[in-house]
Amino acid sequence: MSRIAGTFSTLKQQGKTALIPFVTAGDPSPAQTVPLMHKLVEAGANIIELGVPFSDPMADGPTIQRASERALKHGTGLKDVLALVAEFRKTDQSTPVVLMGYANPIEAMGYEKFSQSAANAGVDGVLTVDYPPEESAGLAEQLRKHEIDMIFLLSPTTPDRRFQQVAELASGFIYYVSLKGVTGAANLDLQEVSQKIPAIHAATSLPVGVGFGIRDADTAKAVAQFADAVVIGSRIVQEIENAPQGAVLSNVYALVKGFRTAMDSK
Ligand SMILES: O=P(O)(O)OC[C@@H](O)[C@@H](O)c1c[nH]c2ccccc12
Repeated sequence: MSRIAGTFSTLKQQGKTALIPFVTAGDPSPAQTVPLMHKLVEAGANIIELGVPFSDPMADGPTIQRASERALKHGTGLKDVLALVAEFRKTDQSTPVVLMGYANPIEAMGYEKFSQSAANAGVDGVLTVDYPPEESAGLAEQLRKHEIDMIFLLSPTTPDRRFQQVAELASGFIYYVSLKGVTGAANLDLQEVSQKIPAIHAATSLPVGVGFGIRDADTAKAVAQFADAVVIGSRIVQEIENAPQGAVLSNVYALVKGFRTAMDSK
């Protein structure tokens, strides 16, 4: 069983919903990424979504764009991100890490080399924003060879007939993007989202995570009632950006712990 599947199965037994925080690798600096990842786990994260910094992140709002800029200023490239995952793995062998990135850096490295290096580093899943299922066969094949899960996004504009197509290629979990827009938006319609989830569950036995626009504990708690995972990005990245020097770890810990507590108080 993959580390991601194992995590979901354990949580299911415990009657808990997965908490998946997102941070950009190299933000605020590469040296702080691994300590931050451990802090997220300490605060109750079950899976870490780690962003590969990219200069033209079209799916990202201003907050995560700035995180990418900070990381790129430190020269954090795909190779460095993989090295950070390997570093994290030295002391955490159980928390799955999903890389979130754009196709360009992966193509520059090459599917085979990327998949091999990601597996060596201890990456569990890969989510690429700009690969629709039709264009992902090449990468999917390499990832499968290295037992890395390929995570796909479904969104409010995805027609239901596509659910099946995605379900056939996807593994690990399905990521339902809760709104039309970029990361960090604040107009998530809880009722609309909750009504979409049963159709996805009907198309796949994979767990379904929900992300985009979850910014406070009450919303996280509400989403946890109907989703298998809650993904929180911009709110955490904002905390990293605004924390006074020396307080990044403690502020992020308090924030994530707050989400965890709310989600567990069903
Ligand atoms: O930032 P938000 O609104 O909390 O949404 C999660 C999101 O940040 C994270 O999953 C993510 C960051 N960049 C992405 C690009 C595409 C899909 C998802 C992502």
